[in-house]
Amino acid sequence: MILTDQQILAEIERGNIVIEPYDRTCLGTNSYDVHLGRYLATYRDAVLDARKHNEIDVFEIPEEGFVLQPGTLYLGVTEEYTESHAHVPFLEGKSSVGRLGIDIHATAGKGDIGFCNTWTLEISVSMPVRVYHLMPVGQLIYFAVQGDVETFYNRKANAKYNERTIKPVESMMWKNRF
Ligand SMILES: O=c1ccn([C@H]2C[C@H](O)[C@@H](COP(=O)(O)OP(=O)(O)OP(=O)(O)O)O2)c(=O)[nH]1
Repeated sequence: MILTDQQILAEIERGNIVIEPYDRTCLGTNSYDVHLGRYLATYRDAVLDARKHNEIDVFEIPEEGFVLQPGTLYLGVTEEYTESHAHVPFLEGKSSVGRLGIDIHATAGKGDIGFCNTWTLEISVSMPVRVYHLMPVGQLIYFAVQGDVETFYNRKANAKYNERTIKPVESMMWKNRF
């Protein structure tokens, strides 16, 4: 079950959902619109290695925007810091963003119950497109779950993306042993 606008509001009141900054006008019928944060990043090396720590270069989106190019993976970040303590949050693209040829994640944008952070975006584009800090970039939807949670993401010892940040975070796959 996906939470409706009324239910999202009720869960915000209860403290189960946190969205900062929050703007009532960003609440849709059953989603909340999130915005592109100030920073983008690209990987330093042209060839990534899934076993290694691939470093990124982080830069600010200038006032006049920044033109994303096809063939490059950009990491972005949501302006919004979010917490979800009882529902599974999903970060989805927006149709208007998709229609500009912008994908905001390479995988399903599934979050975990207990995830407390900004969201890193895995951005790729079909054609050059100029993007701006604070443009609407995605929407959060919240799923009700069945059953109790044993380990919330923010209490998971080996969770990779718990450290609070306003910048995109590179893949921490290197922490997996394989
Ligand atoms: O597009 C996304 C999708 C998820 N997340 C956040 C929310 C999620 O709770 C967390 C971890 O995601 P996931 O569990 O898919 O990543 P993992 O590689 O399995 O990391 P971990 O081992 O820490 O679970 O990353 C993002 O920032 N961006």
